[in-house]
Amino acid sequence: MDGFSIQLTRLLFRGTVAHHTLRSTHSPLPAGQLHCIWASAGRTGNMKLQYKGEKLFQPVAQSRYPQPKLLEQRPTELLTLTPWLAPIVSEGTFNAELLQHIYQPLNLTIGLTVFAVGKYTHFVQHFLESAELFFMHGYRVCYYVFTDDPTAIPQVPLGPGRRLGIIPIQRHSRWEEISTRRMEIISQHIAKRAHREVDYLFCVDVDMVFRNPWGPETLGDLVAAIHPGYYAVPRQQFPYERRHVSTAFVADGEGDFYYGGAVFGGRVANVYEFTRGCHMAILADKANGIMAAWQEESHLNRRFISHKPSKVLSPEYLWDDRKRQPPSLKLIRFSTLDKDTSWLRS
Ligand SMILES: CC(=O)N[C@H]1[C@@H](OP(=O)(O)OP(=O)(O)OC[C@H]2O[C@@H](n3ccc(=O)[nH]c3=O)[C@H](O)[C@@H]2O)O[C@H](CO)[C@H](O)[C@@H]1O
Ligand SMILES: [Mn+2]
Repeated sequence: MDGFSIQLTRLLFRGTVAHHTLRSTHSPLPAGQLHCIWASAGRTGNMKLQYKGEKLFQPVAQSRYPQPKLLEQRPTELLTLTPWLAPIVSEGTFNAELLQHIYQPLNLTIGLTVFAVGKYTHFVQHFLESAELFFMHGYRVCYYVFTDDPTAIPQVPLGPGRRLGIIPIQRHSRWEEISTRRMEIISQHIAKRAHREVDYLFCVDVDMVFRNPWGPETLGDLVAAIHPGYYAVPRQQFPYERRHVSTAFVADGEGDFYYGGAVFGGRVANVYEFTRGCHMAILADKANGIMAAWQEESHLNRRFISHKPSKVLSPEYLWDDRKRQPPSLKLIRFSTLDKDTSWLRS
């Protein structure tokens, strides 16, 4: 957590603080401890969940360096490593069979959060059916569906070791608010429940389908996905929040890749820190009457500049059906459906 968030947290959650130590029951969280701190003051009861020994921030936010270019090498070959040495995952960079041998014995549980509020409940069936076919096949999976209308969530038959939790949430009238509130809701859900149930957690949009296998090659401490609309453009053209008054502000010479808000994940403790940090920044903007250019996606992008992802997924993992598949992307695994946005958000 950065100094700013700490200050903000102190401001927001002054009051009685109880300390609890939880032991992770899941093997891959390294043999350490998760520390939970509940602060009960304020409107929103809040909980701090932190892996002891983690580095809280990377002091690179203000540095200047050349933009990494995904298509830097040859037009049909993607970059495979970021300048901070995080792998960029795409077809051909890994051996699926080998990874299966490595990860299967770990007996991992992977969580997947998805929001279906208002008309977006229409997407759930197709989403879950495709996830059953392709998402972490052969692993234990917990789906968490957040919705304002639990009765609208269809019963989709699930494979062995796969469970579905439906979590009722409030409906907000503006779609921007629904999308943005995900950071807060996910962080609270991790603190309350998911940190006990899963080892890794991915958070994705619901207006999408899985089309090809999404496996353990995607697992990492903190995982981001490159947005399908901006993988081949100079960073100056990334649609970052450019107003200084916003906590999501990004200067012209800053930024690595433009990441999509529709896919992020990692170890559950890291996703907690990440979503909570974004939520704090969103709250600060709200206090100043600001909604960032691309809502929580702007905050996600701001945070990934100072808290670099340890693994980057190529646009194979966040594609868009409205685009033609370029020769550089060999296998589309997860893609946005062509949807009637004005009807959905009305
Ligand atoms: C590909 C990609 O990176 N997409 C991002 C993009 O637009 P999108 O156009 O993909 O946003 P969207 O309409 O899919 O909304 C994001 C998600 O919020 C949920 N939802 C939204 C509205 C609603 O009424 N009910 C509901 O359930 C639902 O899970 C949906 O998938 O920008 C959004 C922020 O503005 C998010 O960052 C999306 O992740
Ligand atoms: Mn979407």
